[in-house]
Amino acid sequence: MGLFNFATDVAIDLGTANTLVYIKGRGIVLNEPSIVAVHRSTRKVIAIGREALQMHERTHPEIETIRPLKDGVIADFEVAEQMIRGFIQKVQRSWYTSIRRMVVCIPSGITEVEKRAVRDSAEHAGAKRVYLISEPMAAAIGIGLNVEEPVGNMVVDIGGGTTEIAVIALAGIVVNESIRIGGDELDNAIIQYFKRNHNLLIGQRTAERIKCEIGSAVELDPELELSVKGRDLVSGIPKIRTISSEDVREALREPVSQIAAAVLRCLERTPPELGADILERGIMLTGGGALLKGLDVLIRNRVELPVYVAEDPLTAVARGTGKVLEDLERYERVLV
Ligand SMILES: Nc1ncnc2c1ncn2[C@@H]1O[C@H](COP(=O)(O)OP(=O)(O)OP(=O)(O)O)[C@@H](O)[C@H]1O
Repeated sequence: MGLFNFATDVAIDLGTANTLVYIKGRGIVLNEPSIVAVHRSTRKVIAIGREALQMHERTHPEIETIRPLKDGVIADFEVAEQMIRGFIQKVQRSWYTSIRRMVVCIPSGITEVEKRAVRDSAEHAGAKRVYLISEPMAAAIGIGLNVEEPVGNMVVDIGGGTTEIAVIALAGIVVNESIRIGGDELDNAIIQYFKRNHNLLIGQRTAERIKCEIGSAVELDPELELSVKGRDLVSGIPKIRTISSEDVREALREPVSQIAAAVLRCLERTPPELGADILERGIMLTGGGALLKGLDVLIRNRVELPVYVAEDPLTAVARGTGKVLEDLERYERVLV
């Protein structure tokens, strides 16, 4: 950056769970939860990202925490804009830097109205030009697939709000499936299961921790245990309970099976030549959900094709969006 050039180019992976910011020439400079804490009566922003997450669920009468994205799309425009602006301010080297170009990724299944909302939010947050790229395309580029080849690649991106499945060839998405089931849904399934079967009420963050630490899609050897704090629904008081990975797997069975079914549906709609490529190359899993233990094994058993978990699945989309930002001319064809 020259001394008199204060314009930067930015790429954003605006996710339901996490937002990552990439700055041209610097790489990923921010990775924080997509959450904002506001003052209940004045609506003034008190904290964003990690700091706001600390306040989440620790109910305070004057503070409200908001996750502005739901199911991969913007649910609260005003808060989403403030979050984008706040994150960018955090990583800018000086307050007078302006944003020239911004690449933002979006779920492949979103409507025109939802696309418009992302564009508007990015513009209001200060971007002069906004480019959109679909998440599975960004993920594919991020994990190093050559998306321009005349060869089929299948990417399954399991995020917080959505699972996006796409077959990519010749810089385009040939077939895609997008379901509004992702990590959040798995957390909810855990909460419901323990409420129904064990009279135990657990919070959202505890459910997520259970999923990440002992959650699985297939049998584990050895099976795991975790002690968690929750409220006993019979006595009404807080309790510490030890829960098993078998129970958690049972809780996750339904949503996990829906993810596998969506992969199968996408394969069924894939043209035969591209299907043959996928048979050879396998299916790549990315997004935080790809880290669920044994999910690759479960999908492999269901579809009878090789399935791999991408390296560093939580940053794949941001890395891909960043690569596109670094070379917008080359990647023009992959933009929405
Ligand atoms: N080890 C793990 N096991 C299972 N799930 C995990 C693990 N680590 C992270 N996750 C889940 O991954 C999800 C976040 O993934 P990611 O950051 O890719 O989503 P996102 O991009 O914010 O969401 P979306 O793409 O839907 O907008 C969360 O639901 C989180 O709980």
